[in-house]
Amino acid sequence: MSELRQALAEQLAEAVFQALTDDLARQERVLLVVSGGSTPVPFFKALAAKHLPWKQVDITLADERWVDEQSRDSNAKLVRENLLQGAAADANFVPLTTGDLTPEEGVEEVAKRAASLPWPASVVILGMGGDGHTASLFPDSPELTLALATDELLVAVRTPSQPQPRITFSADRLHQAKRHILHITGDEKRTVLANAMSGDDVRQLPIRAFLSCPLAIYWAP
Ligand SMILES: O=C1O[C@H](COP(=O)(O)O)[C@@H](O)[C@H](O)[C@H]1O
Repeated sequence: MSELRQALAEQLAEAVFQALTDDLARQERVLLVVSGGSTPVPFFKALAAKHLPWKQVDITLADERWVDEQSRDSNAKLVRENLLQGAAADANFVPLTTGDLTPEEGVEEVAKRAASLPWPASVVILGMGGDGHTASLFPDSPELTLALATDELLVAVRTPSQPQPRITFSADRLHQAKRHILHITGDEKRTVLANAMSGDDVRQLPIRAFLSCPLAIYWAP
């Protein structure tokens, strides 16, 4: 882990800590939506070390692969092992999978679970892939149009470029958050983001759906 990426993770953790603390001064519970993938691990560790009233914090994911929670591809496993540690284990984590075989079968149950969270989210932290996807809004997904347009909470997606089916919060639900942050690292993602900023076809680079939220960008080389 480079020093710059570590510093970025710590600055992001401080910003999220401040946002949750500010909201907790006005409301009983707060919701934090995080992303999976490899980028957020140092951020999760830095946030877990913050002195928050964790019992008042709900945490869920922007998206999830439809895999067993023990799978190394599970975003829930990543959150449990890196964020829900120490005092932060008192947070209420709401995962996005069920025991159903497919996300199409499980999406309704997950939506019921997610509906009980204290929306709007205080903060949504998005990641981004090299193809411009964010959450599980992929350029090559047949369900992209639905996920960008629906006012349902969640959408089951099957994407040719991805090995597993997935479930994702809809763009509408993510848009409703009070604050939006994009956490990315590396020159390749900086170039993808620059391309996204110089055009407007959301289907080509789905991160474009969040550029005017407004979106705070946390980037390090
Ligand atoms: O598939 C996913 O990838 C993106 C980015 O992941 P990274 O490994 O490049 O950091 C992530 O935002 C998303 O939640 C995850 O499901």
